[in-house]
Amino acid sequence: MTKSARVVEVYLDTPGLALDKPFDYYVPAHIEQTIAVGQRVFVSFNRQYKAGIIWRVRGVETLPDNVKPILNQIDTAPVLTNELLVLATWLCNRYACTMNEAIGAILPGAFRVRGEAYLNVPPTSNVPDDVRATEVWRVVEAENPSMELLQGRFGKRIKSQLNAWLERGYILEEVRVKEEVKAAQARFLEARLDADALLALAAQKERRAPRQAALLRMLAEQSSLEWQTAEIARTTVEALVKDEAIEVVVREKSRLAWAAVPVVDPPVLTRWQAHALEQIGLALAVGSRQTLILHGVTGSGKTEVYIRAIEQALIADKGAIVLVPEIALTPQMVGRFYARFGERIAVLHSGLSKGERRDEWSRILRGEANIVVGARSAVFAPIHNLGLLIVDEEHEPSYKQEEAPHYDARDVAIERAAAAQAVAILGSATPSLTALHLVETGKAKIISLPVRANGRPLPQVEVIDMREELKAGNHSLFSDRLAEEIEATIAVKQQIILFLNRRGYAAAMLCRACGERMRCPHCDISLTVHRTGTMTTLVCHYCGHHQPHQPNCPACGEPAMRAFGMGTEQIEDALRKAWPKLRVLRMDVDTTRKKGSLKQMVDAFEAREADVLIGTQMIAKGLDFPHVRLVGVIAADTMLAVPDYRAHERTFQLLTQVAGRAGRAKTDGLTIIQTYRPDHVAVMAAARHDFETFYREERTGRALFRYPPFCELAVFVASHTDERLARGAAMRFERELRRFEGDAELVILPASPSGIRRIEDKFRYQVVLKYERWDAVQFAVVEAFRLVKLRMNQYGGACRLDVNAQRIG
Ligand SMILES: Nc1ncnc2c1ncn2[C@@H]1O[C@H](COP(=O)(O)OP(=O)(O)OP(=O)(O)O)[C@@H](O)[C@H]1O
Ligand SMILES: [Zn+2]
Ligand SMILES: [Zn+2]
Repeated sequence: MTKSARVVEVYLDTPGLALDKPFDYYVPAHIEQTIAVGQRVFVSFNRQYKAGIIWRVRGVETLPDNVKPILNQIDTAPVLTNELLVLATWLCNRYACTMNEAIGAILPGAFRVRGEAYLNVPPTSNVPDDVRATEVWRVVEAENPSMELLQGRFGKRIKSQLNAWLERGYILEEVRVKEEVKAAQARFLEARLDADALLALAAQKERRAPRQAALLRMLAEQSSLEWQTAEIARTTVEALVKDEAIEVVVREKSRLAWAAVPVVDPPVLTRWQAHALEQIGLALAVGSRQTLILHGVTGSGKTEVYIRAIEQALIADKGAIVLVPEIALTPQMVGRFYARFGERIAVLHSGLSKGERRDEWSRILRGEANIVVGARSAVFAPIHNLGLLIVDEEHEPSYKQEEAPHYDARDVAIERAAAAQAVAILGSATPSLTALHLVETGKAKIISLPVRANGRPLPQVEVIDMREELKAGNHSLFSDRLAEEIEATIAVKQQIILFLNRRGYAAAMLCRACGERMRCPHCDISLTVHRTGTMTTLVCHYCGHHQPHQPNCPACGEPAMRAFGMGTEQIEDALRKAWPKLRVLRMDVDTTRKKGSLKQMVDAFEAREADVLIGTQMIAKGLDFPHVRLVGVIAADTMLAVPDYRAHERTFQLLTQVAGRAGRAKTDGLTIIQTYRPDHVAVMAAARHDFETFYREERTGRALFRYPPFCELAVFVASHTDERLARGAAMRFERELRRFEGDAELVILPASPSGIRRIEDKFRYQVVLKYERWDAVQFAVVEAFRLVKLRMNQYGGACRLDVNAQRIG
């Protein structure tokens, strides 16, 4: 068969390196008019039905014989915009991922569907009587069943018979979506007359039909409203439809509904805020490749700056994306945006159901929402005509995705802004060294908000040397000063935040007699101690393994097991014992697992239903509680001890951020940092709000030992249950790259066990690469990676490559 036709290139929704390329299919005549790039379609591949995305459409003179047709369209309108398709290509290059991984990161899961074949009988066909007489035929004719259903009823072997029937044209198959999350729909009442005409008609009807008149007046105000049949009677609607004053329209609507937030008057900007906005306004006006770092101290009113900047973008008919850490997506932050922009806001975060995400995404695609507030993946929201991309709390590690594609939402934001001629703003009270490096190298401009918006001072910070406490005989978790201030704060009816960056009751269970440490049987890591009531459990934070605690040591038999290294549960325990009347909330991974629990806790603390909030790093992100007077850092040292080149930066940031939760409204704030290393620069600088000193010192160290931002890291990890295979793969990767060392300024650290050598019974070996520019080494690295990965997959192991890695191991 040859004829001129249109061919589409389709990326299949299937993992695997071998399928990481587009495949050709031709477009059957009946859908030629509606086919477009960015739509999903079903095709057949290796005798299976696969969903895929149309990547390109091209015309061909003659159609090669082996090209198969598109089986069915899933969408009539594209789900991916052109801009996002370009961004997907960029992701593949920047993070060495497959197109399938890139699209998987961009498109919400609800849009990923499986196809299923349904069978039916064509209107006319020459079917022999013996076929017609079979039970299978009768089922096909009566039920239009799926292939799967028939196999369930008649056994797997029925398939070959059905295939024969298909081939002879006795029956037809049609591929449809299996288990689709459908768009939610609702009925809307829409005006067909202009407001004046509606009001005139309402006046006429006032006496005879007051309900109709009321509805007309409502529609004069908002021209369209959702029809709640409980409130507006069918007869009322029918009468007005007959008058041709209104119509009933079925449209998609979002399942997600935010409670109405009272509209607040915008505050008068401070001098600094006004200046920052001027700078942003200039950048927006120029509208090309602009990155701004907004360095504003805690409580300086960055959110207000974002809101006004978005208003400016909207005036220019442009949309905006605001990324915030997951925790900040509570009604606090979203509420502030919602109060100003109402329904033009779409929200995207992991707490939404699949359907809700789908609805929000569709609202953005349709242009109903042109402002998106969301977590990391919202950086891919399909906003048309993007003007502004804001990354709040830019220093947060959660902007980097740990799974493939290992993208960094900050990089994506900058890239997307550049491509869309938009402005990227990275905001933080403690900008990352990476962000400041952009400023130093001329790639970004910095804007400062050096004072709090309400004129309050930054909290006073005291550092308590816990070694002195011990010497003085205080063995409690709270220093005398902290205990004193807890009481003083309660006395003035203010609130307290206690911060410790370790969840659970204790970090480890050790035997005091022989030194035995309780370890996970599947991972090379200590088991964490958890306690509920009097029950003590040992839990692995990596694989979830848990076992009851035994008082006797499994090695020496002595009843000498003891918990070491306190966690948040222990703080809660000690606090309740010391001050039984205090109302305490604990916020960490363990208490916020249930959907909505995080939001509940933030709300409860904001409503002053608790006196103390104990928490991990979760609580140090952009929360604004006006009544917190005291912040206590139980141990700054837990963060310094982490074996990571970013440990000091992270400590400084967390201390500064958590200290910044104190004294945000009327009363002066106080922060007490307990530590065994009071002279550490990260602790001292945070205590003095001395960003410059910390930055200067940390920068010097990074430059000296050549760590980011003075180079970039890529981490290759091979994992397998057989340690030799994992080590072998890492060594092979290293060997492959040694050839390129030197000519591309590539530094290769030798293959070695990862920070945790074994997780879930899989051994992990890594190779760390250092280089200046990814594009200079990309080709060699990706070639080596694909080669080793393909081999490793054959052996049942896995390989990953984290480009621009934020952590080693
Ligand atoms: N111009 C202003 N005048 C008075 N109050 C303001 C002004 N701008 C913002 N605020 C208030 O100041 C408080 C702090 O603002 P916001 O939460 O935006 O700070 P932030 O810079 O994001 O701080 P953090 O980095 O600590 O999260 C909020 O309660 C906000 O309502
Ligand atoms: Zn022992
Ligand atoms: Zn484990």
